[in-house]
Amino acid sequence: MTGRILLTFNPGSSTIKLGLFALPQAGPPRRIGRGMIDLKRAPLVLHITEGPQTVDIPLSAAPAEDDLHDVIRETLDWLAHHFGTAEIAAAGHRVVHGGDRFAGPVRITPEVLAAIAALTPLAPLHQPHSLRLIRAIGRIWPDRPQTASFDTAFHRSQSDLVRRFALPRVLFDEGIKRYGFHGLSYRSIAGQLAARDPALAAGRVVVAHLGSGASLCALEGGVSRDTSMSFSTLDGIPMATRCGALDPGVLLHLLQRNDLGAPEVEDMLYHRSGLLGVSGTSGDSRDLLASDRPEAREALALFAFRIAREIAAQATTIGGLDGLVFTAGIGEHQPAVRAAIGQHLAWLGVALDGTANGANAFRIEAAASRVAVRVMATDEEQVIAEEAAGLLAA
Ligand SMILES: Nc1ncnc2c1ncn2[C@@H]1O[C@H](COP(=O)(O)OP(=O)(O)O)[C@@H](O)[C@H]1O
Ligand SMILES: CC(=O)OP(=O)(O)O
Ligand SMILES: [Mg+2]
Repeated sequence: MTGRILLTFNPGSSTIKLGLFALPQAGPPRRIGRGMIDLKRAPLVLHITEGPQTVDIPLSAAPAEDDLHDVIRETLDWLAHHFGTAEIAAAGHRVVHGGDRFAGPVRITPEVLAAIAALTPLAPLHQPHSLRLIRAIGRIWPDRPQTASFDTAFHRSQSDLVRRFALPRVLFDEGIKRYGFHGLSYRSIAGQLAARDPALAAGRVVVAHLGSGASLCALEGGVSRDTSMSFSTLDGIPMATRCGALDPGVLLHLLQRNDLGAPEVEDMLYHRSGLLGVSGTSGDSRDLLASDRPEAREALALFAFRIAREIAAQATTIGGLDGLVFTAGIGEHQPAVRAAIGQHLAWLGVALDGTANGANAFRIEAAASRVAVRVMATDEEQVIAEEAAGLLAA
């Protein structure tokens, strides 16, 4: 490897988050900057943050329906010009679904790319973005290595008992089972917790990743034993626009109605449900917390209740609860949501310190709490960078 900089790509449903990492001769990759492109806003802007400085670079390209080539070409051109072309060594990608095939990160080859593409029906919101990015970069920089880090890989430690649906056995063998997502985030939290609080990290911990997508994970000694998302990114707790767990009878009913086809039902469950669906106004927790409309309050109350109920379920898998960690946009920045969840879990011995919670402090449990409660910043890009650096060094 000749260059010094690694780019990471974390494609969300409407944004591309970029990470810029220096690759030192020894030791882990070190973040030197971050970037973000909001694909829903026109005209496109590449926001780059380096230390205290943020620059906005207007992009002239527009994202075509299924081709990000021009947007990525302009972005890479700017980065190469800014950092020096030879310095950018490789690209590491978050890929949401690795199915049964990928138990850890891999270098991308044509064969790996085909295997990732074959999993698209299982993650229709996320997988296509990764494929578009990988293909665009491959065309622009055919000689630079690219790697893939999978959300599902972290959950491969779960038992078949946890992964099985109560469906005919043949479906499990065909791959209809619980996979789980947000694995890079949970790996990031497990690693950080082991460094900051090793005694707690060795115990039974439920992590609440509450972003636009949201899920919970039960960790035992930092190893994933259960998680609330399962076969698809719809399962588990309600999210910004996704419904969370739903009686499959509702789905059958909707599909059998004459006015809705499968694409309309899919759009409803992924894009028009969750906080947005219940509030009728917004899927963004900031908007709902600022609103005094009863529907906004109801949406937030349902969100907190369903999370608390699922935390208790996750604790059952690991036989108790020593710690609860909140992370991602809402988990890191919304004290009111954490307080509401904590209240539902008082029977389990969860008690928050109002001042610490209000300050988004690391340690937010009250002195009398039987459960440690922590707020931690997840860093999926750091995990991508470390996994990529490991593959490049091999
Ligand atoms: N600084 C912040 N203060 C308050 N809420 C925030 C903040 N950042 C993000 N959020 C909330 O987090 C949610 C988005 O989470 P985030 O992790 O940024 O999403 P994504 O899954 O797109 O990465 C939104 O509901 C938003 O209101
Ligand atoms: C898996 C998933 O839902 O990811 P995100 O939260 O980034 O949408
Ligand atoms: Mg996210």
